[in-house]
Amino acid sequence: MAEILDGLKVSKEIKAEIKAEVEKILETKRRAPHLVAILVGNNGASKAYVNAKVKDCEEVGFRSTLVKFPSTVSESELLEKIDELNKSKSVDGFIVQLPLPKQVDQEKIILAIDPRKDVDGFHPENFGKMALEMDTFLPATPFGILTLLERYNIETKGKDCVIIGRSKIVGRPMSILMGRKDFPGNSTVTLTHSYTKDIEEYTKKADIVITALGDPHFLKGEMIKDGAVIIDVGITRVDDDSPKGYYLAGDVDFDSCAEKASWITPVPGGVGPMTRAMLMKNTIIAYKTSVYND
Ligand SMILES: Nc1nc(=O)c2c([nH]1)NC[C@@H]1CN(c3ccc(C(=O)N[C@@H](CCC(=O)O)C(=O)O)cc3)C=[N+]21
Repeated sequence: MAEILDGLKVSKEIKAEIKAEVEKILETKRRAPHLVAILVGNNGASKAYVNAKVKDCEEVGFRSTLVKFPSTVSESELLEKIDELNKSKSVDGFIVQLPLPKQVDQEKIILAIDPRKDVDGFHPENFGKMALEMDTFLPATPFGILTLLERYNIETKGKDCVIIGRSKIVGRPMSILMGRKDFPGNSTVTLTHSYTKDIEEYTKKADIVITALGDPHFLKGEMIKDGAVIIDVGITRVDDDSPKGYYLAGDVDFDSCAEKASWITPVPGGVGPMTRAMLMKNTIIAYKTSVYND
């Protein structure tokens, strides 16, 4: 029976550490770290995540600003706002919540963000630095997973790690990070995706499986090895008869996998809260490296 990798608990510890650091900073500096989130449109899940991020900022003592645009926003309006945030001496970091409406070129938006304020770690300059093991902002979800593995002392060195899903913000960076030379890395990584012939052939042999495909209950107990470490990044709203009208489903079939795994993340309460805690971490890093905070 697996033990739980309690992301909610660890995220609270990390936020408490950041809060203490902010209090210390404010003994000598005039202003607190400031994170800005840009939210486009009215998607329920996006709104919920961004509101949670604003709440996290309050908790750790950051200043936060939420900038909202209607889903009809033009690309140039967004680029103008990004330019303003890039130049602002009082903004340490900002994120543009994804996905964006189809009239907006996501790539153009990400390229416009000053890499020094790119606390999501999505800009190609930061992605490249990540791949080259240079100091930079790590994307929050992969950073959260690494931190969770680190805090639970899960050995990754020499392990076979299988990642399912090659998204730009989770699967692909995760595949690079798990193979890096620093801890927790040094795994032998296989990145599987929709064209992989037989995913089960890989997951059955893996010491660590990281699922990030967005397919509820995809990974079943019969697809994993005894003692495997299972990390579930998936979080899909599935309609049901509950008061909320939906429940949150991971990519992992929790009950059958928990019977065989050594460690497993729950959904909710696993990777999600860790993602948010690492955004706070990146923001304080941005603040500390900014020249505008004396
Ligand atoms: N520019 C950008 N940066 C992102 O980091 C980003 C994004 N766009 N677009 C969407 C995804 C998704 N994402 C999540 C963050 C926290 C939870 C989270 O806190 N989940 C809670 C449950 C939350 C709930 O109750 O709905 C949990 O798993 O326990 C989930 C998902 C960040 N993303």
